[in-house]
Amino acid sequence: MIKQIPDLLSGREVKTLKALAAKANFVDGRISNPHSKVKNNLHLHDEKAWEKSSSMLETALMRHEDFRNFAFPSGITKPLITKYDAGMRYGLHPDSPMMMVEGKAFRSDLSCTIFLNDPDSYEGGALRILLGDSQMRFKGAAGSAVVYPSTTLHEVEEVTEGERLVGLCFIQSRIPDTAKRNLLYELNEVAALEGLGMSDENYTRIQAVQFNLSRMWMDN
Ligand SMILES: O=C(O)CCC(=O)C(=O)O
Ligand SMILES: [Fe+2]
Repeated sequence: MIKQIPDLLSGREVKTLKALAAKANFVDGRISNPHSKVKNNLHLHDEKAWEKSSSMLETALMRHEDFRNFAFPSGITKPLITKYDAGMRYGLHPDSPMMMVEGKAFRSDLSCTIFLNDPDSYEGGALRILLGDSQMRFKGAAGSAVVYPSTTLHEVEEVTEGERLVGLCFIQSRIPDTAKRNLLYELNEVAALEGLGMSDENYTRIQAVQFNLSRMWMDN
């Protein structure tokens, strides 16, 4: 399951993040993945701008109820502003399963792209996610995000004009298994939507199922 969050950032936050990026230094994105044959983008490389932008992006994700309900996050990598100029792309790849975050191993269960510039301001640059032999393509409005399983094969199509600016991060979920995570998300959503209309007895029984599946499936 893939989750789109249309209203992750306010217009003001988008403006601040774009202004930070406009003044900051960027380097070849292969810095974090030197052996990649398909990666061709630019990573923000500016300590101060990274501190400020990552904290804004992480705060925006963690305050958003849809994100928390969908991802069951136990941790997020420090979001990184990434830029694709004309001619750049990130060819088809799976995301690395393990990352080091502050000296600790971190498992990537979900990946997240936060769109920072207006989709009409650049040509190409859609995020394409393969689902078996079909696909989904995303080129979201500024301030929106898409969260998808890190297990998928995905790519960023070539930007042919303009600049694609995004925030990227990976999420470790308390429910590593995608199928279980999606089932509990669905159950919790339906219980939240329909619970008020249920008899007290049935609501209590549904709650027991929600809580006990959480106990069974969640890591700390
Ligand atoms: O730029 C994006 O939307 C996705 C980048 C990506 O797939 C990655 O950093 O692993
Ligand atoms: Fe990726």
